Amino acid sequence: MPSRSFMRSPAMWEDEVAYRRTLLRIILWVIALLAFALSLSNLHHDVKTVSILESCITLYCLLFLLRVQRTSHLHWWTSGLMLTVGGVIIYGMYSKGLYTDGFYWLLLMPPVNMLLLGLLLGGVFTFCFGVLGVSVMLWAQPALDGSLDVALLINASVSYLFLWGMSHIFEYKRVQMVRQLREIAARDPLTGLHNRLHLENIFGQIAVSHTAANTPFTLLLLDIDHFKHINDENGHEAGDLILCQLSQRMTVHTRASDWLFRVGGEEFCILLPKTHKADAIELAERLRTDIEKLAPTFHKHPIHFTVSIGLAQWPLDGQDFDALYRQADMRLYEAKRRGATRSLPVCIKLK
Ligand SMILES: Nc1nc2c(ncn2[C@@H]2O[C@H](COP(=O)(O)OP(=O)(O)OP(=O)(O)O)[C@@H](O)[C@H]2O)c(=O)[nH]1
Repeated sequence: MPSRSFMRSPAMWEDEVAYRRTLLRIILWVIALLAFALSLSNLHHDVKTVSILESCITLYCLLFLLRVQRTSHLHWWTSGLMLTVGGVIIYGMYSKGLYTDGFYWLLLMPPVNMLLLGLLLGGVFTFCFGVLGVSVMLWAQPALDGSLDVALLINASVSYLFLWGMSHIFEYKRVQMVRQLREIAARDPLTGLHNRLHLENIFGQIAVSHTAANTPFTLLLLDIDHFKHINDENGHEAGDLILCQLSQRMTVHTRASDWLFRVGGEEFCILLPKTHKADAIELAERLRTDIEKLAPTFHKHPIHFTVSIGLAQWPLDGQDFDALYRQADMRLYEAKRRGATRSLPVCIKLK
């Protein structure tokens, strides 16, 4: 169920995939060029098996590059690539063609896995290749008077663990920072409600889920009446207090699954999932009368304020965001106009 706390929106998920896709393309080009250069070098030095393997990696990367731009299963493709590259490195170490050099290449696993696959899957891959790498290194270790090279084992493990730790922290912090930035970008700092930027995004999600379920939802627009007057009479701070009080009352009167937005100076929007117009009108009326009774005090001086509300039901009043918003906006201004002509500041236009 959607909640008022910031949730991962499709746009955000898209960005994450786009980020990993770009990284993957860069890495693929680097691997392809490196593998090609190494393959030539190994061929020159007559290390034919490794050279053939490296040529295969080059070809694999080039084919992969063709696919990576379009695939919707990036995780699977990336996992396949990491398994292939890691497998080749481990094989190189095992066959002693890349005995110690292989471990240097294996050190690329923690950062690349974290960047491309994230903390969980990247962590699993890093762990598996780390254990495999150290085991193969010990297994394939050249005989040293029959004794184990403990220093080699410690150096390899510590450097691998160190890189893993650093990469983990980097990825963890990156994900946290992206979340925080998106949270800040999606929220109005004064009221804590979502802002206009987030509205269309959420509207898109709700429209998709309601199309699938074939249920309507309703959009409400609220505007504080004569807010400029309130500001002029009582000061900007009093105006801010009114904005916060209204947001708080909106929160009280709505469900956890409803979405609240501050879309402009004194304009607010509520998205009511799975709600018919009749129920939305009841809610609007409850909210309006509650607000009418409010009188927040500023410097011991009570301030009365009222709101006008316009609403529109999806898909009856509009099938896309612009159409529905326009309809609710027209009703809001009709409500304002009627309120003014009846010398009442508030009126909900009911269809
Ligand atoms: N205190 C405060 N005032 C704001 C904020 N954002 C916008 N405003 C003020 O809100 C007022 C909006 O004025 P108008 O657009 O004329 O709206 P109104 O006075 O409510 O008139 P009607 O909507 O026709 O009832 C302006 O004076 C803005 O300065 C804010 O964050 N805090």
